[in-house]
Amino acid sequence: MLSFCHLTLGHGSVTLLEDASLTLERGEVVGLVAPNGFGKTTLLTTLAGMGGARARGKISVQGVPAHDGARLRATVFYAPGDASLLYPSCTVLDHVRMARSLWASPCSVEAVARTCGIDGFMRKRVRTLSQGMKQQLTLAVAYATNAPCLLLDEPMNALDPTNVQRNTAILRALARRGKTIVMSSHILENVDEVSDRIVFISDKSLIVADARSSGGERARDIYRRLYRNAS
Ligand SMILES: Nc1ncnc2c1ncn2[C@@H]1O[C@H](COP(=O)(O)OP(=O)(O)OP(=O)(O)O)[C@@H](O)[C@H]1O
Repeated sequence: MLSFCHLTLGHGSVTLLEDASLTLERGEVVGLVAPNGFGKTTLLTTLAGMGGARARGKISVQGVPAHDGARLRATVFYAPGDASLLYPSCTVLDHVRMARSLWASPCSVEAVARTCGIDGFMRKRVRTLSQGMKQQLTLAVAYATNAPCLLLDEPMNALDPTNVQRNTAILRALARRGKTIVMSSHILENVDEVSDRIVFISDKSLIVADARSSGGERARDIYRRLYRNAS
């Protein structure tokens, strides 16, 4: 479980989120949606205890408070959407092995590789991969950690439709196994498909929608309503 209470967040004099509270349950996938620059990455990195932003409020992941850096880092894994996690001169195999060993994870390298569809290029170095292949590898690293809570920043970016479907199925399967997952995205149809709830950042507040209620509003409709006047 991940929760934050009375969280105010920003950079310098710019406030992105004001007095926001939310609890995410085990086994839940939450989509995080907002226009560019509204603070999705800032929120995810703050929840991962990575610092860099001005933050006030109480955050805890699986009962571990955010100020307990070492224990928090053993609980939550943040995967950026820009391949910045990866080492250009290391191979795909190196990365999956490293994730397993640093996190003392029981996941097998072969199973992660097969499930993520990266088994065909395990010996390639990151600098020789396409953008989509790097994104697949970033997600494979996240899954290989077996962290209870995954914070995924635009995970479906650069993936082809087959890999979007593959990772949609993986995220749902991980949720069934009790993981808590937050995924920011601009691909609203996929957000509807993956998420149990969708959290929108609007006017420095969080608006929460139930993505599973039949007849409920779709992400695209809510997006149009909330951000009609956003520049
Ligand atoms: N290190 C930083 N120092 C100062 N301002 C920052 C820093 N990082 C981000 N910002 C600013 O904070 C705001 C929110 O940025 P953030 O990356 O969290 O948005 P986002 O919703 O993830 O955007 P996108 O959809 O484009 O990825 C932006 O105005 C950005 O310029």
